[in-house]
Amino acid sequence: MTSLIEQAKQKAAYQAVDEHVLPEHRVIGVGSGSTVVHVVARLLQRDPALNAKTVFVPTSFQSRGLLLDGGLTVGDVEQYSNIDVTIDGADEVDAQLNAIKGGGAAHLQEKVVAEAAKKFIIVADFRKDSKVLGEQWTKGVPVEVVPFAWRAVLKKLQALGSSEAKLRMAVAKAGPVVTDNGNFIIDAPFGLIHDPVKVLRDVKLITGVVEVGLFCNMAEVAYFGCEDGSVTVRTK
Ligand SMILES: O=C[C@H](O)[C@H](O)[C@H](O)COP(=O)(O)O
Repeated sequence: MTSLIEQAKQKAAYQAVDEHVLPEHRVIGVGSGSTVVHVVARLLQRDPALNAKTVFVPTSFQSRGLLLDGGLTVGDVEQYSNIDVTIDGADEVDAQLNAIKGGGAAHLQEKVVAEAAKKFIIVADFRKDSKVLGEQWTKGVPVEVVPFAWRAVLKKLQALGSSEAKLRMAVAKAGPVVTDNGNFIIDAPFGLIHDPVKVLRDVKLITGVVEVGLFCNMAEVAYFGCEDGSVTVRTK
């Protein structure tokens, strides 16, 4: 099963890179997570002379490491605010290409790098493909919060209807997950999210919230690797 999923991730990632990273592109945004590992692998298969002329903008400690390990040149959005294309994974994608992101707590930097790009492309395996957000990804919408405000934000999220919202705890560390930006994450389930823009607005208006893992009306295309080895391409 694992290899089927890895194969699906790889197929989606390779096709997205092949179709959207063009020789004339000079600045490429690179998302985070396990599917993006395959994006970087494909980038490294390009002509080294092309990669040498290109700057790659990572979205986390993890993706920065992937790029540096591959010998690629990294930059940040402060230096490169016009990105040709950003390719990233997702935790779930709906029929309109709205996405839940932040399963790896990287959604703040991911959203900034996605918004700085002319094109934002999602790569995922078949498990992420939904009609409505909340169908497959039931852990909740990741919400990055400033640490001192977490209890206050949690109460507000509960008042908004996310009664199961909870602070994300670390696995190999006592206490909460601390993001690359020094913040905490609250995972806030909202059931089936038929109106993700409303949830995004409502949650983002809570003081203490830094960013919400709902990416609405951002992606141009999503590539889903399927169980049968094919790739489904969904455009807006
Ligand atoms: O914070 C993490 C990111 O939003 C990832 O892109 C997302 O969690 C998908 O990761 P994966 O490709 O490992 O499923």
